[in-house]
Amino acid sequence: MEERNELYPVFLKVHALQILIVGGGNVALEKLTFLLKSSPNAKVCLLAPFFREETVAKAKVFGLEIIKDAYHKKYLQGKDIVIATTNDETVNVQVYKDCKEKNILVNVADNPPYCDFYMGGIVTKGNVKIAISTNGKSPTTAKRLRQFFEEVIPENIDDLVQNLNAYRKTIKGNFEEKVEKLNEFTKSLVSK
Ligand SMILES: C[C@@]1(CC(=O)O)C2=NC(=C\c3[nH]c(c(CCC(=O)O)c3CC(=O)O)Cc3[nH]c(c(CC(=O)O)c3CCC(=O)O)/C=C3\N/C(=C\2)[C@@H](CCC(=O)O)[C@]3(C)CC(=O)O)/[C@H]1CCC(=O)O
Ligand SMILES: NC(=O)c1ccc[n+]([C@@H]2O[C@H](COP(=O)([O-])OP(=O)(O)OC[C@H]3O[C@@H](n4cnc5c(N)ncnc54)[C@H](O)[C@@H]3O)[C@@H](O)[C@H]2O)c1
Repeated sequence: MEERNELYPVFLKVHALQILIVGGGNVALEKLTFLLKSSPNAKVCLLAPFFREETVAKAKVFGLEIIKDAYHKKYLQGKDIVIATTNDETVNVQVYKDCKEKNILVNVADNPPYCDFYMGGIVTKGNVKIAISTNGKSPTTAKRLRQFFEEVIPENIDDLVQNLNAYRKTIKGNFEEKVEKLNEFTKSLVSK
């Protein structure tokens, strides 16, 4: 049978969730950079004995908490989501196990068997957001698709959203009538 992506995408309100990134090297910076690009108000805490200067600078700009210490499970207290990126495999696996015990969603970066969820390629245009997953099979494809959609989706796609949002408020009638009008109004967007 042909393989099929069975992951379920959700759009998290990360400004209202507590995220912990364990590790402060290249991988931590990459994950943090894409997280903040999509969600500049994400609440992120960074934990590692050593950080790259670039990471510390970014944390300052975004007002993030930095803890200079080795991982200990006490740091999971109050966290909703954890991303482990250290260069010590046993530490990453320990983070994974501790999170599972506490029902915290965990991602060991670049290590699919130790991920409850994958980070995706993300395109944001105003209120519109597209998240891309290759089922963990090819991050490079996710990146190229992200670049492709960033290019081809017009910046003013948000006008459509805004206009329809305004139109929606002017439509009288019950739910079914509203849905029908909105569908009628936008039909030409998908008809060939
Ligand atoms: C999308 C993106 C989001 C982000 O990072 O936020 C992301 N990886 C990105 C880039 C990227 N990462 C790597 C390369 C080098 C090429 C390569 O090695 O393949 C490139 C490309 C590049 O840098 O050009 C290395 C790598 N990554 C993973 C493995 C392990 C493996 O595949 O088994 C290895 C090998 C490590 C090793 O060699 O040991 C695994 C994962 N990376 C994922 C996400 C998840 C699956 C997403 C999906 O379903 O497609 C998953 C499963 C878990 C996770 O980390 O969440 C971001 C692009 C952002 C953008 O540009 O928009
Ligand atoms: N750099 C890449 O693009 C890349 C690609 C594929 C795989 N990897 C692998 O991913 C891992 C991380 O790579 P990197 O380039 O970010 O490494 P790095 O050396 O730049 O950073 C490692 C970070 O982990 C921290 N750390 C170590 N022990 C810790 C502990 N006990 N608690 C908390 N933090 C701890 C260090 O302080 C440092 O901040 C490595 O195993 C590497 O082989 C890296």
